[in-house]
Order: sequence, then C-alpha cells, then structure tokens
Amino acid sequence: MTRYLPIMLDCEGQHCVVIGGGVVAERKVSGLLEAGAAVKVISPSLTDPLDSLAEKGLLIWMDRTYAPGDLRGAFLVYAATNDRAVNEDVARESRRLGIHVNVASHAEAGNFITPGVVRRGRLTVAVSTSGAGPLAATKIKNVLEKALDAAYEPYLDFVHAMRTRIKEKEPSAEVRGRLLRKLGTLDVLNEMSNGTFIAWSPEDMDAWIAQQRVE
Ligand SMILES: C[C@@]1(CC(=O)O)c2cc3[nH]c(cc4nc(cc5[nH]c(cc(n2)[C@H]1CCC(=O)O)[C@@](C)(CC(=O)O)[C@@H]5CCC(=O)O)C(CC(=O)O)=C4CCC(=O)O)c(CCC(=O)O)c3CC(=O)O
Ligand SMILES: NC(=O)C1=CN([C@@H]2O[C@H](COP(=O)(O)OP(=O)(O)OC[C@H]3O[C@@H](n4cnc5c(N)ncnc54)[C@H](O)[C@@H]3O)[C@@H](O)[C@H]2O)C=CC1
Repeated sequence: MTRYLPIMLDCEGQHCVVIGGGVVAERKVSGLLEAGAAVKVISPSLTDPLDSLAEKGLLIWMDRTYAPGDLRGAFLVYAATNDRAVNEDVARESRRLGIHVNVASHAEAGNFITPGVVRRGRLTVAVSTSGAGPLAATKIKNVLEKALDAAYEPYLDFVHAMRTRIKEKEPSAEVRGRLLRKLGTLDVLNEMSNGTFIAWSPEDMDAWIAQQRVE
C-alpha cells in the first residue's frame, strides 16, 4: 500500500496543466482554481462548465490533443484523459521533467492523488482512502460536511486576527506562547455558533492581550 504524505500546497499563481477536458478534469480544475492556480487545459473537447471558465478567461484552453513538450515549466500536472496510454505518456514526461503528476485512470502511474475536500473559510479538511475507494472518501467527506459548523469560518478569521496581533506585539517568546495558548481556550467558536458572540474591535483585542500578559 502506498502511504501518501498529506501536505497543504501553496499553488497561488502557479502554472498547472490538465490534460483532458471531461468531468474528471473539471473536478481537478475546480480544485486548482479554488487554490488560486493558473490553469491550462489541453484537450480537443471541454465540458460546458470548463468551456464557460475558458470563455471567462479563468483558464487557458488549448483546443488540441496532448503533445510532448506541453508540460515544460508546469508546477503540477493532471493526466485526465479517457485514454490510458496518453495518460501514461503524460506521466512519463512529467517524471522526466521532475514534475508531480496525478493520473486519473490508474493512480499508481502518478505520484500524487486528490482527496475529497471540505472547506470552511481557512479550515480545510481533506479525506483520502489512499486510493482504495474514492466513493468511500466522498461518503466520509459528506459526514464531515454535516458535522463541521459554518462558524469555523468566522472563528478562524478571529483566531488569525488575534494570533497576528499577538505575534506582532509580543516580543517575548515565553509570553507569546502563553498568550497563544490562552487564545486557544476561549469559547468563541461556541459563541459564534449560537449567535451570542459580540465582535472584538482592535481595541478589545489589545485590551485582552494587555490583561492576559499580566495574569
Ligand atoms: C486515486 C484517485 C486519484 C485521483 O483522481 O486523484 C482516484 C482514482 C480513481 N477514481 C476512480 C473512480 C471514481 N472517482 C470518483 C470520485 C472522486 N475521486 C476522487 C479522488 C481519487 N480518485 C483519488 C483517490 C482519493 C482517495 O484517496 O480516496 C475524489 C475524492 C476527488 C476528486 O476527484 O476531486 C472524487 C470525489 C470528489 C468529491 O466527492 O468531492 C468517483 C465517483 C464519481 O465520479 O462520482 C468514481 C467512480 C466510482 C468508483 O470507481 O468508485 C477511478 C476508476 C476509473 C476507472 O477505472 O474507470 C480511479 C482510478 C484508480 O482507481 O486508479
Ligand atoms: N480519478 C477519478 O476521480 C476518476 C477517474 N476516472 C478515469 O478518468 C478518465 C476520464 O474520465 P472522464 O473525464 O469522465 O472522461 P471523458 O470521456 O468525459 O473525458 C475525457 C477527456 O479527455 C480528452 N482527451 C482524449 N484524448 C486526449 C488527448 N490525446 N489529449 C488531450 N485530451 C484528450 C477528451 O477530449 C475528453 O475531454 C476515465 O476514463 C477513467 O479512467 C473516472 C472517474 C473518476
């Protein structure tokens, strides 16, 4: 069994290439666009949603089949055609160029796979079965989709604002550590979830930091 390393990859502005324009390519493209990647799709046909993304200029479409050389300079490559041999050629070129490649038809030909994803703002939960059962991954994802409160989004914005402030304002590593741990014990998530949270102004944040510093 392949034991994959789960990592969070910053793809903002990175040039990513998807070969194929069917429903599977569409799913991979939507994940890439959500992550801010610069997407190029190479395929003689596109699904309607992909076509409309191309028309809006949200991706670059090359209306043709894959040709060697197409992957040069790519950050990530997805081989998502319905032709196994073509996907294998894409995987081979990627490996030769040292580019990570995902192969939709038979994952073992590539070296990374796509998890099912649930997002709540800054929270990302990724579910993988290591390729054992993509539909099982979807089912688990759906369980999490129901379980994860929408309040995680404002909660993590709050935590981010507070952590940024504490890191900027507190030079002592020891005090900073204490403040950051105290931040983790606040009941803000519950308050946001049940609607009782009153937003903190920058002054409220500074007052909390000043008070906790001396305690
Ligand atoms: C290994 C992996 C590689 C990769 O694609 O990255 C892979 C591979 C393959 N999938 C196949 C089939 C299906 N995949 C889906 C759906 C999804 N597949 C996704 C990921 C992955 N699929 C990676 C492993 C994820 C993990 O670790 O669990 C999801 C989670 C994410 C996404 O695609 O974005 C997305 C759900 C999105 C969501 O719910 O949000 C459906 C259901 C449907 O289409 O509705 C079917 C049909 C039912 C079935 O086959 O079970 C085949 C057979 C091809 C054939 O032979 O015909 C292969 C090839 C192989 O097994 O090697
Ligand atoms: N990994 C996954 O999540 C899943 C993978 N699959 C696999 O992925 C493959 C693709 O699935 P779909 O998108 O549903 O197929 P599809 O038949 O809808 O689309 C295939 C696309 O590939 C393009 N294409 C074919 N030859 C090409 C070439 N030489 N160069 C560039 N583009 C080319 C076609 O024009 C079309 O746009 C399936 O054959 C299956 O093996 C299927 C379901 C899920």
